Amino acid sequence: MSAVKRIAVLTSGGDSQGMNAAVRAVVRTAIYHGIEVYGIQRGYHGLLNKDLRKMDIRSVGDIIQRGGTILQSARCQEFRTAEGQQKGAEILREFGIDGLIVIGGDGSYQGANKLSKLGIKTMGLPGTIDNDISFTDYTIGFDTAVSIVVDAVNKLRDTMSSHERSSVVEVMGRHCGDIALYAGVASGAESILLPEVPFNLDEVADRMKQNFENGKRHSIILVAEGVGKGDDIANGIVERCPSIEPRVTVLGHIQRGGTPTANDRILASRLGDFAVRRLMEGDSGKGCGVIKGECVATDIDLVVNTKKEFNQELYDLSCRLSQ
Ligand SMILES: Nc1ncnc2c1ncn2[C@@H]1O[C@H](COP(=O)(O)OP(=O)(O)OP(=O)(O)O)[C@@H](O)[C@H]1O
Ligand SMILES: O=P(O)(O)OC[C@H]1O[C@](O)(CO)[C@@H](O)[C@@H]1O
Ligand SMILES: [Mg+2]
Repeated sequence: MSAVKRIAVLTSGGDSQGMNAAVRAVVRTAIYHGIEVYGIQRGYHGLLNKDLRKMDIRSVGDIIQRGGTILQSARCQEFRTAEGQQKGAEILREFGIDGLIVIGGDGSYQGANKLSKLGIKTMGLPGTIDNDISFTDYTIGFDTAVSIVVDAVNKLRDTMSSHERSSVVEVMGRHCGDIALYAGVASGAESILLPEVPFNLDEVADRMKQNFENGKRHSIILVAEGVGKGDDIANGIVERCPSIEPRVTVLGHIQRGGTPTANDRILASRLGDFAVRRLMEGDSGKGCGVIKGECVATDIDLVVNTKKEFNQELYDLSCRLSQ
């Protein structure tokens, strides 16, 4: 006997590759167990505008391989207010929805936590390229975003080597440098600049100069947007070492598009299914994640109030290998 009979799912905040696979898993697991499921368009904005529709097995066909989100996404100011959250909870009750699954980043989790405190049975799924949610090893979309950056750096390396140039690559991540860190290790970047680690531009410029003197034919600096603009970093390097002429590439929203990797699809499928089964068992107010291969559900209040642990081991490794 399921604790929920009619649930809803929404995607919120910046979209991420694999959100569709998560929506598919939620819808299909719910229907498999005889639970009605509604899709809410445009995140909390759609909720406040009662923009929801019943989903069926076919409405999530042919989407597992697609980037973006068929439910669309939004950033919604009104939902940040207590009145907006109250209205959202009332609308869910009006439609007889007894469980909500929110797929989004840290901000979306804050919203889910508020709804949970208003008595709505809510589960969060970590859908963001930023990998900035705690109590999960990875977020849905992160693996794809990192692969996109690595692919771009591979291409930049070719042309930088031909011309013996250096490249400054700005990647996403306002408060979390994981995209830069993981892509930096995977692409063999010479320097990785992150919001979590203070850096000294004199040392960065010196290292680049030294690298060229030691016979390197290129140099890659990955900059997380949270530490500043790629252009400013490049200008700072030229001021310190005019012989270096870095070229700047801002990858921007390219990082949020395209087909999700197999890892992201599997993560999304496992977590979508897990969240529905937890709701059925009577659980709620949780953020779902995968830790060391296992699906886990953690009190969402704890999730939103715990900063994601920085991977110091990976950062130290990048310093040892980037000589
Ligand atoms: N403190 C909060 N209380 C209630 N709702 C919130 C809060 N913070 C964010 N939200 C809601 O969640 C939406 C998405 O949040 P945000 O813009 O931070 O993106 P996100 O979910 O962190 O995704 P990403 O960082 O990957 O783009 C906001 O537009 C807002 O509607
Ligand atoms: O252009 P938007 O949608 O405001 O989003 C940009 C931000 O969203 C994120 O991509 C996460 O989705 C951040 O890394 C980035 O700073
Ligand atoms: Mg966020």
